[in-house]
Amino acid sequence: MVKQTIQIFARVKPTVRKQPQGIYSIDEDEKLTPSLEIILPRDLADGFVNNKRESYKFKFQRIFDQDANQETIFANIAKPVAESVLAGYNGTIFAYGQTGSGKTFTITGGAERYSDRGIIPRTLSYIFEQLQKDSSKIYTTHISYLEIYNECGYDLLDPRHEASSLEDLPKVTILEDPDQNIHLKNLSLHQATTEEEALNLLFLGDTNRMIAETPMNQASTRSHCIFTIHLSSKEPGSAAVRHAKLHLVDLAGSERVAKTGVGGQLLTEAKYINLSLHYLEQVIIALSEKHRSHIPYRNSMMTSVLRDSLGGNCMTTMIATLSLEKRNIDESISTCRFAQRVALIRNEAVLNEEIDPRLVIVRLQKEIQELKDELALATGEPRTEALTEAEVILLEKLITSFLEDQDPESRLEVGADMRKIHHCFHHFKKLLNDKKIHEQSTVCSEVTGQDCHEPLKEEEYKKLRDILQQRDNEINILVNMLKKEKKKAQDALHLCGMERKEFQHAQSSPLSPGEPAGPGALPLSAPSQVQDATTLGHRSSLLCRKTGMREEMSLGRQEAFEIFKRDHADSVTIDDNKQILRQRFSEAKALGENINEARRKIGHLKEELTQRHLQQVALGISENTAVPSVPDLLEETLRSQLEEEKRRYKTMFTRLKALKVEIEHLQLLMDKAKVKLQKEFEAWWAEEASSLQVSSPAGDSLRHTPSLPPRPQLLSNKSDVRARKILPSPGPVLPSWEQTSPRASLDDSIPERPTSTIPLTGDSQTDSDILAFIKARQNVLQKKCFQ
Ligand SMILES: Nc1ncnc2c1ncn2[C@@H]1O[C@H](COP(=O)(O)OP(=O)(O)OP(=O)(O)O)[C@@H](O)[C@H]1O
Repeated sequence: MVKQTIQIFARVKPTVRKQPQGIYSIDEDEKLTPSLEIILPRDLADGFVNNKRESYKFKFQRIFDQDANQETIFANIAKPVAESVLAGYNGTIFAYGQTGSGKTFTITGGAERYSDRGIIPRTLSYIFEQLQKDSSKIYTTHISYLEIYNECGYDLLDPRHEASSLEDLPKVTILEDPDQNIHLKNLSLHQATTEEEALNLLFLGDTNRMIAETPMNQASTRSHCIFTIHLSSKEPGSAAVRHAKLHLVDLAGSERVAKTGVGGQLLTEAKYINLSLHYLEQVIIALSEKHRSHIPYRNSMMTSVLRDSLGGNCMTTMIATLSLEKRNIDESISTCRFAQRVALIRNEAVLNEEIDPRLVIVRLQKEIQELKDELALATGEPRTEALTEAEVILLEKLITSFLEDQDPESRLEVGADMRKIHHCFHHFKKLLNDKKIHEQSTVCSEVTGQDCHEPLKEEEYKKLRDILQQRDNEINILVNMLKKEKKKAQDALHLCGMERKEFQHAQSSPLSPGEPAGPGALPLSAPSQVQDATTLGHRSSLLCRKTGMREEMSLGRQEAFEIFKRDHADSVTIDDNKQILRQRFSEAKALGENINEARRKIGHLKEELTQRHLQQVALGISENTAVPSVPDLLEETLRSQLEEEKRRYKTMFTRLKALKVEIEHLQLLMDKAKVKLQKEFEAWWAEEASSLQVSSPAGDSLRHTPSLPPRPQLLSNKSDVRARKILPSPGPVLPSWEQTSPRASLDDSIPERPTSTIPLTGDSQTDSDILAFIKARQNVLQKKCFQ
């Protein structure tokens, strides 16, 4: 607890005109408590003030003369209060003085200069700065802004302020709880997480105050305003929360009605203002008098709201604002007298710490439940609904810790809930049974030999062993299958992809390698190459599947296929397409390069333009001229070049896209043609093979020595497997089918050759292929000869 009297400070407002010398003096050194002496001019001493004293001396904690700036006021008055608020104590700063003496200027600040910011914005800034620095606590800040006008409270942060007149707004009313704590109904609390948010609220409140202001109702003069910062702090993990409030109060003008000489509405207001200030004075007098048991807080709204600040749990500071001009002397003396009484009030500030209400609620809920359970048990009406999952988990945890507790005196407290008691018994039973089974099995495993036969377990082991064996077999089968499939796929890809090799090569990159891909979805950029390659592999295997071609083609059959393909009518189309495809690929490649070049140029031009622009701006700044009115020719040239380059880029890009579509289409056509070709070949091959078998009985094929075409000549060296391929004839060369006129070459093309020239491999499948091919070729040539 901090016991402290209300701190009083005086601030003298600067005067416009040069003040006549000697109207007041400040003595800073008077035994460390400065005093303000107001010297009454002779004419005034005879008139208003009846005791005819010539000077009045008032003591203050500190007196700020006319030259004191806002920062000095904040640092000396508000900062210490803000610090105690951060520590968890309530604080109040209120400005008291006659109209125009500088209350609003001191509390809120002047509107003209940033340096004129008053206590509220500076305190907000300070508090939020401190909150940011302190990471040991979790802070929450709320703001409220109350206006008391004609004894009625209004919420200055009520959004309806803009649309409604003051009278139509809901009034803030005072509620008092049994502990005599004051609660304000209809006063909104707004959370502010940053200084900016809090300042916005201050601005909103001040604007609302101004909106309500009319020439007849100069709000700042005739109303009291209380800006409150509510600060809560909590250490992480702790249930204790500290609450502190800082009231920053701008009171209405304190001048007397008699002097103001007002009537009508203004008189009513003045009465109210005076009345509330009068009650404030009464409270202060009561508080300053010893042995006064009743303090009349309830007489006015303002004293009710500021109850804690005056003689309660708060560190309070008053600023007496003085306008020490000749005509204001009596009001200034009155303000100072008020301050002297205030200085006698002793406050007792305590840390406002409480347990988080949410935790209190949880505790109370638990207590209620326990009482309900007890009641149900006592009245014989136990609860029947099933325990929740969370309850069961909690209960089992309790049981575990109870069982693990070595203390024989320990108790298992589950409350008066029969459901929980039953659950405990079930759980114990289960644990006991589990233990028995475990002990049995341990004994069995310890006893060796045949004493303990468990047929069920033996069976289970056997079953498991079988399953294991089965799984092993399955794995082996699958591995073998995988190996086979892999080999097949590789071979198929190799064979079927042979034809594509050149396309793949051409397709590899229309953009030169290492070049960055074009912007957007460049049709032939790197990712699409990868995709194309995958598509190609997929297509190849598809091709093989569609033709039904044996994926493992013997060399002889390959040779036959090559010749068949060359002679096929569609080969021209395929060749043509191949040609076109090659052209398109090279066109795409060139386009890709050009696109990249255009991109580089665009980037370059943009750079140049920025540079040029910066140069121009720098030139403008150095010559202190606005942006030059004459257009910059170089900049314009660069701009038109950039536009041109962009157009070119776009055209090329569109063409590249179209090319991709065309290429894909051509590839599809070729695939189709190939499927057809291979199918026809397969049919022809099968036909030839069957006719061969008709002429040479089965099983005799290897010994069969048909008259065979001499060309192409085949190597007979069986030992050299790699040499087992068709080579051009070293002797008199047989022209290819298309080069040779059938008739002219008839004799040459089907000469009788000894069988020894046929290279047989020993593999029945391959050899039958070779023989079938030779026979087929012979037939074809013979047919051609007779045409
Ligand atoms: N210390 C100061 N330095 C400069 N200007 C000041 C100072 N104090 C007050 N003023 C100026 O004097 C004028 C009146 O001040 P202010 O409105 O703060 O008085 P007030 O006591 O709040 O009056 P009211 O009771 O009508 O609200 C304002 O224009 C304000 O800018």
